[in-house]
Amino acid sequence: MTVAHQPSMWDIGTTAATTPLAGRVVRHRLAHGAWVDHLPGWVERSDEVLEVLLGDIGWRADRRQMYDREVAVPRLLRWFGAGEALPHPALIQARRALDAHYLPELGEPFVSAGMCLYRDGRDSVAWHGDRVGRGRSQDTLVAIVSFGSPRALMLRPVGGGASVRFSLGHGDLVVMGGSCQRTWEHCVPKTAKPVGPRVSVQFRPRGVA
Ligand SMILES: O=C(O)CCC(=O)C(=O)O
Ligand SMILES: [Fe+2]
Repeated sequence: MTVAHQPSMWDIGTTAATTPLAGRVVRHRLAHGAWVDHLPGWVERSDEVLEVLLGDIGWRADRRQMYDREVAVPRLLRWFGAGEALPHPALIQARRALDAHYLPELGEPFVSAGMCLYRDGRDSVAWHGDRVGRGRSQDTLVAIVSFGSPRALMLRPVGGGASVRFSLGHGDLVVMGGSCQRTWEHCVPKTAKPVGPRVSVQFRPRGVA
């Protein structure tokens, strides 16, 4: 006789899942109409998500022109366009939860998931705003879910001023909103600390990159 596996109470809470946003996510208002929402530990039991993301999901090394040389971009990239299946169900759940929470403000769904893999402390992203497309001229939202080793996300006003720092750890959520992509810049600086890999998943609406 074979005994079918019955779901038991021990199965509950064993897979990665987002936790509620409303009443928990904290909004930090920055100057010039920008804001950042922050919720540490938004995705629980994220280890399995990280494991999938660190696998063979089509990471590629990009190169870019720097003065007269072509150099490797210091991180690996994977872009999931609208309609492309995301590699872990928790990411689908995350996008759905972000849509439900931010729709009144954003007025449209998040459609793309850009991913960056920072292999160690030497990987980074330099100061920039997400200004390809509508982020250049319109307010928008970019939601980032972080997996793996904590790294700093720094923000500074365009044209100078004090910077702000958020620590992005395993399962943490940060949402940049308002005029953030136009009036502020952000970066993930290199660190000399011995850090393991970090994957960031950036959800953006149509036409923002
Ligand atoms: O890794 C992050 O959290 C930020 C990535 C980023 O700013 C970008 O890809 O535009
Ligand atoms: Fe960015």
